[in-house]
Amino acid sequence: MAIISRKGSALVREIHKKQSANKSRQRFWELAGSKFGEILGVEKTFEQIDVDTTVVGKHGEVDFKEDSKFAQHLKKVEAVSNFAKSKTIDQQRQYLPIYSVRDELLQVIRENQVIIVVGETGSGKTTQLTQYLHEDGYTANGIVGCTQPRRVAAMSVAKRVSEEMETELGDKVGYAIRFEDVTGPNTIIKYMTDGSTSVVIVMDEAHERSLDTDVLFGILKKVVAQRRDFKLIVTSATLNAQKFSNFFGSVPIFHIPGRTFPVNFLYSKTPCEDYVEAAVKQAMTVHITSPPGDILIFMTGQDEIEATCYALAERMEQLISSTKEGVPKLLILPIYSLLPTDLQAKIFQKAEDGARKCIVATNIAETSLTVDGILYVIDTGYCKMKVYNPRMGMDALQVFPISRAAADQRAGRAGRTGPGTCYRLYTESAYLNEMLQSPVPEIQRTNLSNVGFAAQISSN
Ligand SMILES: Nc1ncnc2c1ncn2[C@@H]1O[C@H](COP(=O)(O)OP(=O)(O)OP(=O)(O)O)[C@@H](O)[C@H]1O
Repeated sequence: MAIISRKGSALVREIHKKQSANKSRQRFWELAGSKFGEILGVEKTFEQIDVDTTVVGKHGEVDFKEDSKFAQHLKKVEAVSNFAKSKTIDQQRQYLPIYSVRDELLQVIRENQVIIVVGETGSGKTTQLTQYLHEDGYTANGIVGCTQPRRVAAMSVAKRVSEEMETELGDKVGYAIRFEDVTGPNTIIKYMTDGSTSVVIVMDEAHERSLDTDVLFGILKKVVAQRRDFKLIVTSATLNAQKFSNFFGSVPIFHIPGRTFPVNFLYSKTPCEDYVEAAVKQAMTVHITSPPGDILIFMTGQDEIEATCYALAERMEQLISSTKEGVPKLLILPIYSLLPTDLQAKIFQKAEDGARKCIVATNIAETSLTVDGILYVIDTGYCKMKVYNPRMGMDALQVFPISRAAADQRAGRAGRTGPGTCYRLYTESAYLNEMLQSPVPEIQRTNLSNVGFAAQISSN
């Protein structure tokens, strides 16, 4: 995979210069911030319009390898998303791949104390498993807990499940994250980023192998040995499930067949020089030329996200002033872990009719999240990872190519509520030959003194 130059993105540098010219980052946000979270553009349908190509490029900047089935696929997009929209919540639940194996899965869980569940992204592991366990009677004896690697995932999944169970969030279904506990005396299903006392724990997204997940693996192995009444279900989107199974003593692996909606892949023919610039151009191209559907762009961190949002807003303004016919409306929304929770939650709000949302995210949006309406994912192929630097004696964040599993997760965000398209700003050969199937787990590359998981789980 292309190594990014030490200088990084020219676009990010250009935006930084503008920030310095505005004296401070705060001033920059006062100026730029008003453009985010507001609809840019004027009344205009999503028909192709005559656009100044110096602003968006003809097909973005990237020369994509076209999928021959693309036109056919786009027809399907429309047909199936309308189909999905017309379904009730119960019908949507029954449409998920996990539903077809519900009884079989519950049977295996009844017969085993620990099982590994493997299924494609979007198959229903996070939202359905906990409800099936409740329906099978486990909540009569205590809480069904589901661990999540990220706060935003715990919150949004709990919200979705509370809607599916027709209960207020915080009543039967709740979540607990650091400094915030939205549960009550009636809570029977709890999504959380910390451990707690439960009768069943679903360890979700185990393939991420975060430091906390790996430590929790060790703790739960002891709990399993001590408490016969306790059940552990480990879910993973990838096939490295055998490792997890071996760790717990060759426990069964249950496969959920199929995926919800197809995703169409478009790969760059050559590696991108500046993926930030390429992503901005691609997002503008999708906005101007593609049928309705929201866009999700993956960047490595806050700096790149700010630059991307700023550049998108600037290009929208240029377009608006240079195009007489009007420009379709765009709502630009950043999301990264340091963004306050109320601003993070904005990505889930529906944009007004006729407006397209463009979410610019770190890998915070890579797993568990379903943002209804995302049909286009733009994957830059990079992420920031924490690595221990022995010379400095501390952890540092560095930019690395993502793993193949992460690329699949990113693409999966486009096929959740209808068939989608994933623009990969890297080559197909990089995906097949250079991206690692499973990257080095965090436990092997960071300082272990930072483990923050609540250990109370081990004492019960
Ligand atoms: N907030 C939501 N709005 C609309 N549909 C949703 C929402 N949350 C979940 N869904 C539907 O439920 C499906 C299953 O989501 P779920 O999170 O359970 O899948 P998963 O197998 O855990 O995937 P992943 O491993 O990617 O988290 C989604 O693909 C989507 O169709």
